[in-house]
Amino acid sequence: MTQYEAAKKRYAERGVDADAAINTLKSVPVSLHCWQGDDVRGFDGDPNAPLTGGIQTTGNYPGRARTPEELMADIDEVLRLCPGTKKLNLHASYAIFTEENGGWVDRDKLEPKHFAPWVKFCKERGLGCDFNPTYFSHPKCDPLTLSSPNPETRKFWVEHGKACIRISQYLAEELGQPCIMNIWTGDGLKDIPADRMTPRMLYKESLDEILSEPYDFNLVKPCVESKVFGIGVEAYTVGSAEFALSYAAMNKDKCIPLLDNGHYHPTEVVSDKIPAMLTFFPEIALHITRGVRWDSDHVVLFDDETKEIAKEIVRCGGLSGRVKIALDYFDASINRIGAWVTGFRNVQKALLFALLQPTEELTRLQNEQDFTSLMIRAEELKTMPFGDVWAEYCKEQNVPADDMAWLSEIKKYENEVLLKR
Ligand SMILES: C[C@H](O)[C@H](O)[C@@H](O)C(=O)CO
Ligand SMILES: [Mn+2]
Repeated sequence: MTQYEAAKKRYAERGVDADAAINTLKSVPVSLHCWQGDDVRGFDGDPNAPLTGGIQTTGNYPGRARTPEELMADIDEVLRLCPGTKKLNLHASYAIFTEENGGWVDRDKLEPKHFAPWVKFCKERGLGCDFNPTYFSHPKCDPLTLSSPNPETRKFWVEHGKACIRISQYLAEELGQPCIMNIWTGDGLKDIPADRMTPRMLYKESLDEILSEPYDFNLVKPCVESKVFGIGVEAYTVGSAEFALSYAAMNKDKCIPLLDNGHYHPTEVVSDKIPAMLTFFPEIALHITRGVRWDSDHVVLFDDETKEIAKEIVRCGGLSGRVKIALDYFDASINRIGAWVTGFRNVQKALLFALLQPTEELTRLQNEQDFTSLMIRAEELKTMPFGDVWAEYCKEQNVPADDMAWLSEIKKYENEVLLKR
């Protein structure tokens, strides 16, 4: 009997079908964020300018991707080492300007043609593509964008949002998969505001204008992502949790809420928010990250909250497409490909772990108020031979199961490619 067969038998004894878990996981799309490869710098401005808008990368590990070609090569390396169905997640700042497409344009003038090379890249690899307008690291952040008191600033950023809707529609049509288009702005203030309401009214008005751009809601899924605070904007965030949730609730036919688990007070957990939100919203979107004390965007680990998030996605029927899963972290202090792959594989692990739970049985125990059995059964699952099922999944997906194996591959890539940049 192979190790997998033995593991499968043990899971079967607890009412869990390991083959079925593997089969389900294979087709769940998880969106891979392009911005881990270049420290969120993009290609549309000064690559050495500091990141602004309340987010921050720290570290200076060698090998950052500096061109579309380098970023694509690095993404290929990541795709090769990760199991599962992947989508690419692009920011507008990753537009590719060439002589043939007319060269550089500002963000309000972006067009689908500026993303044609990415469409080619995705088509060749069978990937879908998600998209994000980029409301940070730009001279027209005054520092506010969609909530600025300056009508010209707002107009510029509204036009950017509309351009991104058109690009998202193009990506979805070209790639034959819905495009999740996430709107996040870091708009906020460092110190106590005199007026907390007007910027929110303006942000609402700007969102209404952006979403008045025609699109097919089956193909383009605009999201609104909230945040609690950012660096330099500690006292007030315009797009707070209540703001984003209310906006999405009032516009259910046009957009969906996005929860980033780095964007809440440290004792709040997104795992508990998932069932609450799915009670009301047909669809929600997630940014899976790891905050250390704040929204530090550390690499996702196979830790308790990642497992709880995955359990809630699975238990609440989120894998039917109701929960759109994306990653959002960026670490510049370690090998960036190692960071990317670790986080992606850990989300896959967490989903597989969740699919290997005897959910019906545990729910029965809860409903019968047999909380002793519920606790003991749930604890036992933690030491089941999960690693053998994970290894089988990786084998079927043709990627290394053993972390040591892919670690040596990325070290080789580091020596041969990254250190030569
Ligand atoms: C680059 C992303 O859009 C960004 O990380 C955003 O999603 C966020 O979470 C900001 O804190
Ligand atoms: Mn996010």
